[in-house]
Amino acid sequence: MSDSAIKQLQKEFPPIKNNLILRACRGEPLERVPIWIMRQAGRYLPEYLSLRSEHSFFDVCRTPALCCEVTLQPLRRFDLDAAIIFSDILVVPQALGMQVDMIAKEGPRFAHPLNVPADIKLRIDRSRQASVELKYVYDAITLTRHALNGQCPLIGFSGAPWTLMSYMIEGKGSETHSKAKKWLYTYVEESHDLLQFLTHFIIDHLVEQVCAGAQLLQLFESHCGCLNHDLFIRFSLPYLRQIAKGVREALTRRHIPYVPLIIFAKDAHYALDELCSSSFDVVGLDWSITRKQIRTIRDKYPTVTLQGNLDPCALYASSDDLEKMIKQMLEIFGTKHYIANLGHGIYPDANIDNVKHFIDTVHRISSEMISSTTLTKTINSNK
Ligand SMILES: Cc1c2[nH]c(c1CCC(=O)O)Cc1[nH]c(c(CCC(=O)O)c1C)Cc1[nH]c(c(CCC(=O)O)c1C)Cc1[nH]c(c(C)c1CCC(=O)O)C2
Repeated sequence: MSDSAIKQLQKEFPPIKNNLILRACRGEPLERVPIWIMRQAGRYLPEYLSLRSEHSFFDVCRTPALCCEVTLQPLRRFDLDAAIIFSDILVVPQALGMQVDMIAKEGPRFAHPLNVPADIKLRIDRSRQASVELKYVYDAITLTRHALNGQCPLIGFSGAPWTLMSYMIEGKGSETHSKAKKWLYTYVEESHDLLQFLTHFIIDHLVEQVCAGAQLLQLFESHCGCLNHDLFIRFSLPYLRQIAKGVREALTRRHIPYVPLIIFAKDAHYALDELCSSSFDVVGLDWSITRKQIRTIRDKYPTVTLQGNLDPCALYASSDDLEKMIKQMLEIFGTKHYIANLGHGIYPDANIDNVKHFIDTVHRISSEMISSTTLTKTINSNK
């Protein structure tokens, strides 16, 4: 598609039919709680596996028509309240010049990870621009926003600086992230320099996604489990805050209406206060966050929308047990300022019937809860 054809398309997005999730971010009264599922497009769907048998993972990411198809697959099966563009957090290191391959049954693998700071010059091309290198992501977003035909909002996303830096050093998934953490203790200045550079690139990547049609953004800081409070405060939080501020300012500069920002900092149970006071509209909670912690932050930060946090493994339970867990979850989070989701990405062997049951049950129970409170309020006001 030519640039002018894409610009034209962006102006003519179909009107939105279901904006529940956008209203939940603003804390507006709703008729039911919105729900989407992290990794909702993925290997638990036979139609995804069938498409993947013909195309490599990053070929799908780089082909807008395939991205669009895969993004829509879960929406054809389930009554979801948001779509998330099919892509990956590792398209950013690729855009900067690093070679990343997706190895079957293993996960992502960097051909030449960063060992020492001198490698940065060799492996990373600082002149690269998101708008050029990741144009395929933005084209996929514009195409998908049209194909959705207003069914629900489309989420764009990026990995956060620390998570990307740790992948670039480890070169693959890691239990301890000790190679990447070694940088934080031995190459402090160079670590900050890399994190700062990634921050600017990520801001551009997120803003471009909004220009292309993304209606919400989620930032994944997936590797907080290997940090402690001190390291998080020094090497993650300042950059998360810069991204929230930077995206907001860039959108204002370009006269583009603001979109809500979600932060999902996995395993950052030690920093919930900092996350809730960092000017993100939504704080995603992983499945390890306790009911007590949820109640505390819900009461302390009433204007922050919370997202989460059913254990992805709960989808292995019987449908009766699943229903009990959903009820409990809704009772703790409440129905306002809340987006239901899993507490991490769905697993490839998830039971599809239970996925449907999860989504439908959140909708049913939450709408019962909302109509019974409305009824009680009406009765009280008529007394
Ligand atoms: C750490 C991370 C990555 N990618 C992502 C994260 C952050 C979330 C998290 O904490 O899990 C984010 C991501 N990855 C993918 C999406 C697509 C959108 C969606 O949520 O549906 C999103 C939002 C597709 C994907 N990304 C990947 C798959 C499966 C790959 C395949 O089809 O073979 C999908 C659907 C591959 C991937 N990509 C990554 C890993 C570690 C893996 C392999 C792990 C695994 O096997 O599940 C990096």
